[in-house]
Amino acid sequence: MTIGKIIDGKAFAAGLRDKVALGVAAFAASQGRKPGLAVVLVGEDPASAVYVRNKGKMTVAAGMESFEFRRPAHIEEEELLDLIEELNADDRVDGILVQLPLPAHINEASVIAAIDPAKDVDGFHVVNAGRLATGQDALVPCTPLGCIMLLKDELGDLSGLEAVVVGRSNIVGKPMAQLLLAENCTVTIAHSRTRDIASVVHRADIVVAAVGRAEMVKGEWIKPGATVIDVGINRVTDTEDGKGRIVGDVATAEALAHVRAITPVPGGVGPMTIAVLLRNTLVAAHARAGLPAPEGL
Ligand SMILES: Nc1nc(=O)c2c([nH]1)NC[C@@H]1CN(c3ccc(C(=O)N[C@@H](CCC(=O)O)C(=O)O)cc3)C=[N+]21
Repeated sequence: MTIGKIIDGKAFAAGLRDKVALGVAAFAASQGRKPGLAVVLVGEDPASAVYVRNKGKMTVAAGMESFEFRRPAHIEEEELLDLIEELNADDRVDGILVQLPLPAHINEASVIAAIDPAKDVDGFHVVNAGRLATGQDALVPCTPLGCIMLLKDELGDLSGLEAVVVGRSNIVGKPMAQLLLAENCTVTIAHSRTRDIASVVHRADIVVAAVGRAEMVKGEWIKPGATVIDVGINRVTDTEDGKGRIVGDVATAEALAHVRAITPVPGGVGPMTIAVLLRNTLVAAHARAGLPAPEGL
């Protein structure tokens, strides 16, 4: 039995961050200021705090300005909207990321709607979602764009390929489907109500799993030679030391015997998400400065 390739997302992301850093240096030289990314974290979720710290470190490592805002979980929506207004008006800030999920008493859609679409480096604003869906220039959600980069690196032209996205979230599934469509794939979105999901997935040359359920996609679901992108990050607590481990949405060990290539978890899509966030911040900085889009990113 042959074994598929494990796609090194961590290495690809490091290469992308290096390219972004070159673009950042050129931007700073011509504009007399660094691109700036503001990250807003509401509440004390330890996992979220770790992500935010990593983002801050990598932002600075790429030569950009990092602004971090921590607010207590009980903050009122009004106050959060005021902060976003300030960041919209701040010329040092090219990108605004409000870490999700937000506490239940805050309306996420209202918060996202308050972000200037030109600074919406998550690509979550309806203006950017609509631009993506209609084939116009948009800020594109980081995780799906990172997945497309890995797929094109592995497969080259994606035209005509059968792609199945498992999961229909606004932040991954839907924009992923739009990006695959823009690459001329035949796209299916499968989800919790899909009948006979195994056979739907079995049609796919490209499988993108983004459901948030540990190892839900089984090895036998995968068509021989398919390429699998695993977006899931699920903490499971089945280890003896009680520390737990992180697994994806795909049963990777099983799938390896079927795939052409697959992304691991960790070390696959996760690092790409942060690298694309930096890329999007540089893209937003260029657009806001009236410069053409940075090349080769
Ligand atoms: N507005 C918003 N935008 C986001 O992009 C966003 C968010 N909210 N909320 C939380 C999720 C989560 N997220 C991750 C980013 C990188 C890794 C990552 O780099 N993971 C590594 C390490 C995993 C580990 O060991 O913890 C890996 O997969 O190899 C994971 C998760 C971005 N998110």
